Amino acid sequence: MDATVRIIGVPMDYGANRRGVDMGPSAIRYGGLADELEQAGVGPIDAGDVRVPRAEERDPDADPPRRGDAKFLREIEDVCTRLANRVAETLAAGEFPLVLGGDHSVAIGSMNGSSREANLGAIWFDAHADLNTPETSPSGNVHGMPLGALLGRDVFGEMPWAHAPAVREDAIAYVGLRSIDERERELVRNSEMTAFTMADIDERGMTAVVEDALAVATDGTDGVHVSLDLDWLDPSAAPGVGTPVRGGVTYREAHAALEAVSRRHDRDGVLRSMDVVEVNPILDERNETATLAAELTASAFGKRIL
Ligand SMILES: NC(=[NH2+])NCCC[C@H](N)C(=O)O
Repeated sequence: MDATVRIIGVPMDYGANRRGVDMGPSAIRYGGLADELEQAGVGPIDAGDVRVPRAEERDPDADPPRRGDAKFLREIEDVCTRLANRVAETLAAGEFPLVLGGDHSVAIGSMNGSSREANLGAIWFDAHADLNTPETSPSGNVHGMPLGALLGRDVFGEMPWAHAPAVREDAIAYVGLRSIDERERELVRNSEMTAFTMADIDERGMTAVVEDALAVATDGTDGVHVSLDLDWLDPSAAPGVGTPVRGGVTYREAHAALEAVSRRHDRDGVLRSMDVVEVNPILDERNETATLAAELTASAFGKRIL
C-alpha cells in the first residue's frame, strides 16, 4: 500500500441487534491497529471518530422500533452522510480510507463516499448476505440491509444524500456466506451478484475463491471496496460479534483471503477503500476479536510472514 491510510472510526450500534459494537473502533485501535499497519509498511493517520449521537441521549419515543421496519434509520442515515463525506474527502486528498465500525450499516456511508468519484466494485466478507430491505427484514436491523441500501432498493431509493446504486450489482462478490434469511435467499438468487458460500471455500480453497471474487469486483470498475465483517470468521476464532454463525472461516483462511487481496493490490492497485465491522467488545474474550481485526487489516495492506 503506497497511499497513507486514514483511519476513520464510526462508534455506531444503531444498526445492530444488541449494544456493544459502538465500542469496536476503540477496541480495534487498542488491539494494535496502528502498530500492525506500520509492520505492513503503511503509515497510518488516525482521524478519530465520526460523531455518533449516543443512544442514551435519544428520545426513546421519537422513532419506536417496529418489526419489519428499519430501526433507527434516521440516525443511521445521519451518521452515514457524515461518514460518506469523510471518505470522499480522504480519497480526494490522495489517502486511503480505512473505516472502523460499528455495525455493518456503516458500509452504507463508506461505500457511498468511495463511489462518488469512481465506479466501485465490492467484496463482502461476511456470514450474512445483508441484502434485506425494511420489507423483507425479519429483524428490522439495518446491519442486515446495507447492500439493499447501497443498491437503492425499497425505501433506500429515497435517501437524498446517497446516490444509488452506489455499486453495480454485478460488481459485488460475496465470500463465505452461510446465513441467509428465507426471503433474502430469493433476493440473492435473483440478483446479479456473485455469491461464494462456505461450500465454495470448502470445495475450492480460499485463495482461488478470493481471486475469483477479485475478478468480479475489478471487472469494469475503477477500484474495489473490501467490507470485512468479523462474523465472517468462525466464532471460535472471533467470539466478539453480535450475530455469530458456526461453520465460519478459520484464522488461517481469513489471513489467506486478505493476503490474496493484498497481492492483487500490489500488482495493479485495485484496493480503494475498506471497512472492518461488527466487533463487539462486550461479547469478546480479552479483546481477541478486535486484535484479529487489526491483524487481518494488516494482511490486506501487505503484512507478510516473511
Ligand atoms: N452484518 C450483520 N451482522 N448482519 C446480520 C443480519 C442478520 C439477519 N439477516 C437480519 O437481517 O437481521
